[in-house]
Amino acid sequence: MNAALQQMTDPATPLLTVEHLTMRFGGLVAIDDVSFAAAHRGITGVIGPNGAGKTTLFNCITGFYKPTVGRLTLAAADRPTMLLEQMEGFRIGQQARVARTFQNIRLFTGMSVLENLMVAQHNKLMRASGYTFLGLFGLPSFNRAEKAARDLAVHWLDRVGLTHLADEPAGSLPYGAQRRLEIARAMCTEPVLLCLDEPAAGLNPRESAELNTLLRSIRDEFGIGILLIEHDMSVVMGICDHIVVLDYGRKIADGTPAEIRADPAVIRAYLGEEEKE
Ligand SMILES: Nc1ncnc2c1ncn2[C@@H]1O[C@H](COP(=O)(O)OP(=O)(O)OP(=O)(O)O)[C@@H](O)[C@H]1O
Repeated sequence: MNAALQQMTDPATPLLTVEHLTMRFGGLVAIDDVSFAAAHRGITGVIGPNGAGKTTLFNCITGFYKPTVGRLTLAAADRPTMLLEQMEGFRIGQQARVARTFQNIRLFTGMSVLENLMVAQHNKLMRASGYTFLGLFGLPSFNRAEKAARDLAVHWLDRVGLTHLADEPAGSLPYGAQRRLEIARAMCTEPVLLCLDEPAAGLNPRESAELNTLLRSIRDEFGIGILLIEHDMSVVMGICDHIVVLDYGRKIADGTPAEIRADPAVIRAYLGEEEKE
């Protein structure tokens, strides 16, 4: 991690603080007064049975939904604290630098693997062009930015083991490779918070183990926070530093993997309660 950034990161201040978050759809309360914190340089897992509200939580954090109630504070090291619930969705990506992947992979399937990583850096390149047509061709700042963007894309292709497929259409990649490409694309936006919605879905055990290694290395090298929705418990228990459990929109537990494993409310939510005679 960049030394200046490391110095500015106060581990005592959470990267993301969720306070009293509530999201209603008409009469349905999908998220009900949920509060928790996600650390800098930490992997926070969000788990819970189907329909518990995990994706809705992500949609609130990443600006797809405006929360009905609640505060979402992002305290990244190198910028003023931001209140995500007050920001427009596209600014949460651009300014707050919160990146996400989706439960259903959303790549540009007709573009090459490398192009997917270049497109992710479009905003940075447009800034360097001065938002002018001529700037795209003439400005030295644009040429430098374009080279940096390509270098970053090449770096991430290598990190996720896709260099040999750089020119292939993204849609032709095997499923596990598409999942890795999505993570690489999110990392090309240089996020401070990376939100991953079921990154291990559809992966075989070997690919899941590789995913664990990749995510740990991202946390350790870049010092960013990772928020992870996942049903695969080998991934959740294997890499999360901290786990938040939702059930019917409410937080029922919050702790280390060992604490969560032993929590009676979590066991009840997953296994159900025995019928009383
Ligand atoms: N846009 C919406 N309009 C109405 N109801 C919604 C909307 N989005 C989600 N819901 C409802 O909110 C509840 C929580 O859904 P959500 O998708 O967040 O759960 P989840 O924990 O991510 O589930 P899964 O593990 O199955 O993906 C569900 O009852 C769902 O039907």
